[in-house]
Amino acid sequence: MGIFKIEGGHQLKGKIQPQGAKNEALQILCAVLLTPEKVTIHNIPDIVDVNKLIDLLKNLGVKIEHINQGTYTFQADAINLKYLESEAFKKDGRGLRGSIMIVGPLLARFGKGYIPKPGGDKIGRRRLDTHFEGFIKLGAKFRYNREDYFYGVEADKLKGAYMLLDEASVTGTANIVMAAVLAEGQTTIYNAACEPYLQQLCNMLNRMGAKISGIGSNMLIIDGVDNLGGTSHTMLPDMIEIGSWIGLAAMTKSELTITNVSWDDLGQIPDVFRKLGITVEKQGDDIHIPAHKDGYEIQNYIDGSILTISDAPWPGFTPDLLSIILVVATQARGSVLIHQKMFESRLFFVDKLIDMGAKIILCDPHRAVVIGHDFKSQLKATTMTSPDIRAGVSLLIAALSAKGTSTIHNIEQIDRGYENIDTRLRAIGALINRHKEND
Ligand SMILES: CC(=O)N[C@H]1[C@@H](OP(=O)(O)OP(=O)(O)OC[C@H]2O[C@@H](n3ccc(=O)[nH]c3=O)[C@H](O)[C@@H]2O)O[C@H](CO)[C@@H](O)[C@@H]1O
Ligand SMILES: C=C(OP(=O)(O)O)C(=O)O
Repeated sequence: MGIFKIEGGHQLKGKIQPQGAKNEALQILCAVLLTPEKVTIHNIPDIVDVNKLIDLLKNLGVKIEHINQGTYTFQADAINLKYLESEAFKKDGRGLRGSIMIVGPLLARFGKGYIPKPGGDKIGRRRLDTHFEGFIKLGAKFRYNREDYFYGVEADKLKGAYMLLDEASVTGTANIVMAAVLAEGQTTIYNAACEPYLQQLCNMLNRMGAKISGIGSNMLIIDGVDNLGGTSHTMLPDMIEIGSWIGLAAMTKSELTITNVSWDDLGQIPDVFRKLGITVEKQGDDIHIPAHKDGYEIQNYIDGSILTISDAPWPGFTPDLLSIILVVATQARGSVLIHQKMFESRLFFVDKLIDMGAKIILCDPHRAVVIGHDFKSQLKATTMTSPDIRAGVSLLIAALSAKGTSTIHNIEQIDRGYENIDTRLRAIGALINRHKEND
């Protein structure tokens, strides 16, 4: 277990390049199971969750070559299905959320897909019904072992079908798409999630020979094909990291340039930060955040009512940035209601921010009102534990803006999703150091 020690209250300056997108990487890596041919993937982030999935693929028999930083080749031409029944798989599969997406490709190509209840952030109920209802619609037989939380689907040959998903689940849509591309006939997925992660996945599958239309919308139409071939793919920059760095710049009054952000794939993200009064400048494909010397002022609605920032499936605002928005609002001029609609345990970290001096009223598990300090009162350093990836980074941003030296425990949570975060932050002037728990 590791900790970060952070001396806050210093301005940062410089350029920061976002890593490849974590949630896209988890989908794309699972898709290599759909073909016996070689797939080359670039811009893979070097983060704990992705490395766990790469190890799991290796244990499944995928041949993996590390070409250079961020680039790997994968070849799934000799899959070891026995591994799926081993104790080792039960442990590896539980290690992250993204592992759930091996089920669709395995079911489509080998007629069976198994998974223990996957891990990931403990941020509320994270059910898997959408995934398995989709597979059942495609003709799979489903079984669930309640004793050890083990899911399984089997089918001789999947058959295309019409389905209306009960919710626009991100990993659920990816999983069903990866099953449907090799099913017989046509599949229609209505109420599909359409995050850039999914658009990237569908475009990659089409390059492999799949026939998917409606990409980017909530209705995907998939004409099944007999087999898929190799391809190469480059991950988009991580939009959640980009949002994190926008928040970091504003909260520490720093001038930062976030490079090569792929503006066209950021959806509402820049505008939501602008609603907090933050200047987000487009410079080519970079984002420039000037130093907010005079702070930033939250906008009201046209009728004068208080701003609400809430999450929604894409093209709505991603739930993964609400914790960052919340922490940045603690130093804004004005008030905002943060409404986390999707997850019921993602706002509890505000207790720590309140300890640090932030003015926040947690109304219920889903809603918090933040009354900004307008930098008239600095947050105070403290000792805290990172409960999940995004709350962890939000606490880290709070610590970088706070007076004094803070300690963050359980930084493995942050390492799940952010590549070499301490080294990269030091390069723009942050005073942050990694230690072992008992140092
Ligand atoms: C590995 C990965 O890609 N993880 C992301 C993925 O998780 P994941 O795919 O697990 O999340 P889902 O999209 O399935 O659902 C997330 C939560 O939102 C709820 N829900 C979902 C859709 C909906 O229309 N209404 C609704 O209330 C679900 O009940 C669930 O509690 O998507 C989440 C939602 O963007 C992100 O927070 C996670 O970072
Ligand atoms: C919730 C997240 O991740 P996971 O789904 O992997 O737990 C996240 O990336 O914010």
